[in-house]
Amino acid sequence: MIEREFDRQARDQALRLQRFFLAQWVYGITYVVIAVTWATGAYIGSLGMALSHYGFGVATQAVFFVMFRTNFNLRFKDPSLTSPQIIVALLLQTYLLAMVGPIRGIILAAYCLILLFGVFQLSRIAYLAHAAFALACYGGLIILNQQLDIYPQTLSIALLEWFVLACFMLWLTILGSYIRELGERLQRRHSTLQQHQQSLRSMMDELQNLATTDVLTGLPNRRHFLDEAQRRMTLQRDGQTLGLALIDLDHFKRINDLYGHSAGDEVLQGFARIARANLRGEDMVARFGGEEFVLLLSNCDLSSLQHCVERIRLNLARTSFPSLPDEVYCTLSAGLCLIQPEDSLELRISQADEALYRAKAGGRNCSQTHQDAYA
Ligand SMILES: Nc1nc2c(ncn2[C@@H]2O[C@H](COP(=O)(O)OP(=O)(O)OP(=O)(O)O)[C@@H](O)[C@H]2O)c(=O)[nH]1
Repeated sequence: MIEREFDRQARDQALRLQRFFLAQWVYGITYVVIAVTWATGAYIGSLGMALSHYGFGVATQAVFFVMFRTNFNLRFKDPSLTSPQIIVALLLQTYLLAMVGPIRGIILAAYCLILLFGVFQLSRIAYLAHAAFALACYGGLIILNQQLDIYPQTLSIALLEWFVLACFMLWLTILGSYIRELGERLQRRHSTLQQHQQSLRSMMDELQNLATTDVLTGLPNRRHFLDEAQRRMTLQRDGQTLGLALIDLDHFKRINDLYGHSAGDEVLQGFARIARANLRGEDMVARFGGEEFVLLLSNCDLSSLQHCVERIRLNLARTSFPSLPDEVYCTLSAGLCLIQPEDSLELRISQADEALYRAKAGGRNCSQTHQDAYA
């Protein structure tokens, strides 16, 4: 669990770094633009100012890089540091705009490019706040330019540029909302699909359970027993034997007739409980049908099989059931035999059945072993 969480965190960090490197491409292109504007004389500042763009750019990005590499970013509410990265980029962009007088209009579009990075990460309100911040930056620059006369500008043109920028931002906001809604819809669909998958899986489990379990006693049913016995026989090694016991509750019809069907049910459940309590984890008890049960003991010789069945017989004979009068006890009869690897399961079951018949005929409340089991 912790490992999975660790993997997820590493994956998220890798994704954040990837996004960071993508942003570095924008910085790289900006550096080229600065060099070209300087070389062509469009840059109105000094060489030192031109170089300061590179200085600020590299320094701020180095800080972000170190934060991502040292996992320092994980201490923040938004570990992607989307907002600080966008704000730094907007400020650097405004500084650049202040210095590229004649081509300011073209470079203005970079505000939108920067804000694109927040489309998926920021909430609608936060996104609008960042767009407003960008407009405020450029508005501030217009006012500053007007006051200090850094570069000759026609106020009406500057305001028109600001207005066009605001329109682009609005368009970007609408696009951002649309993309975000698409993402959310996709996410919702994905989680609905996951829920469907989960309920389908649990329905399949339930179906599997229903198909293999007897509802009344919670024991495996006849079909499951036969499959499981067959499977265990294929795993049997030479010389190993499985113990098979067919068990039938004595005069069970009388219990039903005298004390009611629910009393009979209680006895069946009681037998299941006793049998389970007297078996090892690797042994199996199943309801074979009606008041008939079957035991399959792993790696077991005749004497262990007889002892085990005897233990269960005595336990049942001593158990009093709330639905039955105090002096009424239930007994069982059993037919036993051993299964060897090459045996036919069907034949062994019929031999156990034949031994069970003898136990019933011999007075009940006892077990008989098929003579082949002694061979
Ligand atoms: N309460 C209850 N009775 C069941 C259930 N399944 C089968 N029975 C009853 O078990 C009884 C089995 O009766 P019989 O086959 O005549 O056997 P018996 O009365 O145990 O007699 P012997 O086997 O000869 O000792 C029938 O009355 C069935 O109705 C069940 O799930 N619940």
